[in-house]
Amino acid sequence: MQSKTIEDLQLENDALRQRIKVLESQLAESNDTPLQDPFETVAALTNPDIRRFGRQLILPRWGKASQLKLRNSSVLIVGAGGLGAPAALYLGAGGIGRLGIVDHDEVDIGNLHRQVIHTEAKQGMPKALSAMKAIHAINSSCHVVPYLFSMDSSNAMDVIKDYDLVVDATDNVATRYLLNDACVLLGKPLVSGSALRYDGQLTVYNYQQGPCYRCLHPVPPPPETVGRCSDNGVLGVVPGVIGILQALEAMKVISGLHPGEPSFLIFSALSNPMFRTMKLRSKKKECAICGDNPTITKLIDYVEFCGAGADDKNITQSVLGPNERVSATEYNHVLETNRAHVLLDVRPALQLDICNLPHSLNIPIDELDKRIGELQDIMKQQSIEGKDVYVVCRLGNDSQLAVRMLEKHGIQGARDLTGGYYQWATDVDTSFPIY
Ligand SMILES: Nc1ncnc2c1ncn2[C@@H]1O[C@H](COP(=O)(O)OP(=O)(O)OP(=O)(O)O)[C@@H](O)[C@H]1O
Ligand SMILES: [Zn+2]
Repeated sequence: MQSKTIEDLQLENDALRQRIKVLESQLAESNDTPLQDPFETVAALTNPDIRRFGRQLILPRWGKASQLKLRNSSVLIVGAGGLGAPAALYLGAGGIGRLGIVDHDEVDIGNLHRQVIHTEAKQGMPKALSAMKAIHAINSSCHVVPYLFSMDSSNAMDVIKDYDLVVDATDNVATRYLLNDACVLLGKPLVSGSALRYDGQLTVYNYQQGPCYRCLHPVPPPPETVGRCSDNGVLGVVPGVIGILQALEAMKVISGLHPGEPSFLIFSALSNPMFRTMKLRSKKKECAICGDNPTITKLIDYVEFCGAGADDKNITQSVLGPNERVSATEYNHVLETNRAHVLLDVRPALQLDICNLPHSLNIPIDELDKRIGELQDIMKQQSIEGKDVYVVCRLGNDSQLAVRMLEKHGIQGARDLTGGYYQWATDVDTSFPIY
């Protein structure tokens, strides 16, 4: 990793100060400030508590004792997105005394189909603050602590040490290992969830003699094999289901109702049955962090370990050099001058329904090797050379890989549209949909 210069740090520092000012004014405007620490535990429920949680109090095996345990406990939710939104709502509504919410991101319209804790009016607001306001609207006595930064090796131990349990509601492998290791080192149970497309998973790690995440996954998967919601899509209800189950598992662990047997739950919305559970073995003796002779005794650099960072947005690959790429405006000039060319759209066919340029040829990148003949035929029929082939996708990542694939098939000189249709919609045709 390249180290930062003093000037870089100064600039970062100025930007952070600026940002803090904006956030402080948002908070002041919102008239809804976090309750100040320290968070006080209580010896008994109040009458308003008894009124509010009456339906839980009369539950066999729950009663006043479990509710009081919730009231005196603290849970840290990392990520206020698709999983964290429902988890935070139910944990806040259900009576957890102190709820920490960590998220560096801000609310975007594309979050709202699944991140139900946020609203249209909260666009642009830090998610942790928006979540705090939503929880306070349901339960004003919940002690919410928003953390408006990304959790990493420099801050994880310090934040997590003050909580009884951690809910991993993030979307990336680096944070998964980070939270796992911090929870093992601090002896905290970790309720971990994930959701992608129509499927989700749920496990409680590091609880009683159960395994940790590293016991099951000693090495991270290659970054290019990790699916992201922003690339693969996710049906909004799916993280909703898993996030609510994360809240449930957290409440069971805190109240002492969790059976403790380690298990792995798989949810597949399109299968029958939709839920399957597999038993897990106890922790592994040879695990690098929770085993008998741990080799990891403090947090490491998880971005380096996983080959990818916590921010899964705007991942822009630089596979091609500047001469192998054209801007959206340059491509528009090709259209305006009527130059004979092929525009190869390498997105999955389904996405053509959302938007497309009608003159484009669609061959999804996964099929490009076996369908290359279709492109070659058109080039031959219309006497088009490699340098007049332009490749486009949604954001300009796959299109670069596709240019390299074309070279392997002897089509030299093709170029991709930098920033894909996103840039096209921003720079050339603002009526073109962005998704
Ligand atoms: N290390 C981290 N620290 C704090 N928050 C994190 C960290 N890693 C991920 N998150 C947050 O976890 C949330 C995960 O939410 P979700 O999976 O629904 O995706 P998203 O990032 O909001 O949206 P999209 O994937 O569509 O861009 C995000 O709000 C993200 O900012
Ligand atoms: Zn382990």
